[in-house]
Amino acid sequence: MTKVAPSILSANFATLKDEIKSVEVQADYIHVDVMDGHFVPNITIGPMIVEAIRPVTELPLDVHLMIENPDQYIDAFAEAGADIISVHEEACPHLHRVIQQIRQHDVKPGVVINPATPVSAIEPILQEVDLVLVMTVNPGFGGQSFIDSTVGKIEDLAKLKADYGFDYEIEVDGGVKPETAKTCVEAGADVLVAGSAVFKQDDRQAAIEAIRSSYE
Ligand SMILES: O=C(CO)[C@H](O)[C@H](O)COP(=O)(O)O
Ligand SMILES: [Fe+2]
Repeated sequence: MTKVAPSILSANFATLKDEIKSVEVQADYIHVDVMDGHFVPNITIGPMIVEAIRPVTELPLDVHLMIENPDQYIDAFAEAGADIISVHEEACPHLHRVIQQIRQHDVKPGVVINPATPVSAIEPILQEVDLVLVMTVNPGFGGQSFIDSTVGKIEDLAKLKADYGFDYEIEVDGGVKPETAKTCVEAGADVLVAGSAVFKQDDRQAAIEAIRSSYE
């Protein structure tokens, strides 16, 4: 069954615990967007917030690092309680080493590609990762429009997984809402990240239900 990972980027940070609780019953992961103001033009949260929300929920914390030099911060995010840590291919000249560093902490490693990065850039690492995150918007902000040209990469990753028996989940992130979720699922997505489509709605349960019912 396709998983849904609400992104707290669009939540109210003044009441973050309640925000997480409001999606807990229906969500599969809590998606945490970490931005440094360098790799992307926005600044969000660091390991202290991950540590603070760790006791709030038993759901896996799916930490999406949009930062330069992620190797310098992986230990801190792992110790803070991340269950999955994903790094951008574009930020990692030594991607294999960074993936190994994440796994050494018993944390699931993921690799992320921007809309302009081809699947071929990560093919050598596919057998090493537990998650491949396909950005369906340019990273940095919530509430952007889904970029249709990324869908072919979801299909390619699903085919590679089937052909070679790789073990990764395919996650999509950006502009996912009831109108776009079905396309992603049909292309082969296993995990749908949704920020504004969940946290900008008053009824969170209905919002997640609307995403799920668009493809079920
Ligand atoms: O990584 C991200 C942005 O860089 C977010 O996870 C993503 O944008 C979620 O927000 P929305 O669903 O509103 O597009
Ligand atoms: Fe994200």
